This record gives sequence, C-alpha cells and structure tokens, in this order.
Amino acid sequence: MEGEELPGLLVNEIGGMHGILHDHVEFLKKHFCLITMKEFLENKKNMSKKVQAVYLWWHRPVIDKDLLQSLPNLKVIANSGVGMDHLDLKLIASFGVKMANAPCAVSSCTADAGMALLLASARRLVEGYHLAVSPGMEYNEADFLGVEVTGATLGIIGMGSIGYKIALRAKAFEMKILYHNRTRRKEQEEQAVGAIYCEKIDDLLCQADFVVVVVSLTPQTHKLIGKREMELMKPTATLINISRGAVVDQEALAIALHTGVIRAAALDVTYPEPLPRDHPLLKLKNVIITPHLGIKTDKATRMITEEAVENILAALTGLPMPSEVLPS
Ligand SMILES: O=C(O)C(=O)CO
Repeated sequence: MEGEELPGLLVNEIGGMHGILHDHVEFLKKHFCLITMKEFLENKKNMSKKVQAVYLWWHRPVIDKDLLQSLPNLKVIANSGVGMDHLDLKLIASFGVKMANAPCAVSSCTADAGMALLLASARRLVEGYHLAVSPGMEYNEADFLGVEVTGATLGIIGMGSIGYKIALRAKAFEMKILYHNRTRRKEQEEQAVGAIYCEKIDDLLCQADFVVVVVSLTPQTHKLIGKREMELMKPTATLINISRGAVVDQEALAIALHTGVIRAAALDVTYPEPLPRDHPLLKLKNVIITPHLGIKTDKATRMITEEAVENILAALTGLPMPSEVLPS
C-alpha cells in the first residue's frame, strides 16, 4: 500500500484496561492508520470516512447501531478472541460489514488455562498457597487431601479447537476423555485423543470427575449447567468454566458448592466480571476464580493481533478471510 493512504483502523484506546497493547502499535501502524475512539469522537466529521476496519480489544469499542451508522466506509470488524457473544452479528451484517474472530491464536493458551485451573483445583493449590504463607503453618493432612488427576475421567463440553487442545493435554495425564458437542468430531475423538462421544450431556455429567465447559455463549447455552446438571454430577466432581460465565448458573453453583453437591469449581469467567465483593462464590474455599486470564499470554496476544490483521487485510482486498464469522 506504499504511496497510498493507509486504511483507517478504529481501536478503543492504546493501553489501559480496554485498549490495544502498546507493543502492538508499531505492527498495526505498518498496515493501518490507527484512530482511537477519542480521536474519532473529537473529530467525527473527518474521521468517520477514514475508518475501514475496527479492531476490538477486550470487547471495546462497543459496536452499536449509532457507531455503525457513523462509519460509512466500514468493511470489517476483527475481534481479539473467539467468543462473539458481545456482538450483534445480524445487526453488523445488515450494514454489509464482515466479522472475524481469532480461533487459531487463542486455542492453546485457553486450553492451558483450563488445564491449569483443573490441576490447581484438584491439588488445592490456592488453599495451599494461603496456608504456606500464613504464620505458623500447620495443617491436618486428612483435611487437606486433593484428588488425583492421572487416570481420572474428564468430560469436555464443547469440542471446538479449545476443547480439542484440552483433550490433547488431558491425554498426557492419562485421563479418560468424554466429550459432548453438537456434532460428533470423529477425527479428533477416535484418531487423535481417543475421546468418547456422549450424545447426551447427562451421560457425560454423571461419569466425569472433572467437567470442563468450553462452549460459546448463545441463547441455547445460557445456563446450560444449572441445578439439575450439577445434581447429576458426582459429589466428588469438579466443574471448570473457561467459556463464558453465563453458561453456568452461578447462584445454583454457589449452593451446590456450599452443600457438597459437587466437590469444587474453578472459574476463569463469571457474570459480571469481576464479581461483586459480596458474591456468595467469593466466600467459598472450594472455588478458584481467575479474572478471565484465558488468552493473557504474551505470545497469544501477539498472535491475536496478527490474526486480526490477516483477516482485516483479506476483507479489505476482497480475499477470503481466514476466520470469518457469519451470523447464524
Ligand atoms: O477467546 C475468547 O473469547 C476468550 O474469552 C478467551 O478467554
């Protein structure tokens, strides 16, 4: 694009909680003229025509009808993650705007985060840490036993690219792997990881020692794991959620954990994020909560930006986008 004006890329801000990372700026500037929301709002008249693409970082800027109407040359929106539940895909498509997510960049690091939570919960690492740093550490061994991961049964709900990578990791821990997915994934299940398909989610829930939830949030998966599902689980089972908070009924979960319906939970996602300080889940010892760390590694965030750029450039030059998302 040398000699030509670079296409305008709207981002929320640079740095800060909802801003693209400082380290990515130079790379993005090779391909685009970066415009922050502040610059856009201060000079809407000149900026609105320049913007051809939006790069969402941590769900910002918020894409609504007003913003779409004020960007007449917008062609594509790239999301810095795989979940698109914060976007109205039909509305965006009705403006003739294409959308992309970043499945390649996020799958390994999110699977790592899921395994980290599984292991930490099984071996009570957070409780152990607090015990180890408290003065006069003393504990009764019998009160502090964890559960063995090796040889245990893992139930994966959602065998997309993240679910599959979790299965690969679980295989190394000699786990028996069950999975439930809308469609059977024969290649992955049989050839690569030896996972067993459960057509009914209930069959998975009642057999698994660890249940990991990796589905996208949709109207069909909203509170997919509620009181009934928790009651189907073994009292010794652990629930791990790395998808979206609202896939699990949190009120039911707090009760299930408090009353021993299930052993423990480990959550990288909640609703809202963060939880209010007085939320019942924060008072329980048998739950680990992390602040949506799934994709937060140096390598993954860099790869996400690269994947976004690849998708945006494809859309702007009329080539097939590697990870286009269509409204369902
Ligand atoms: O990719 C996403 O949407 C995530 O939230 C990863 O944690």
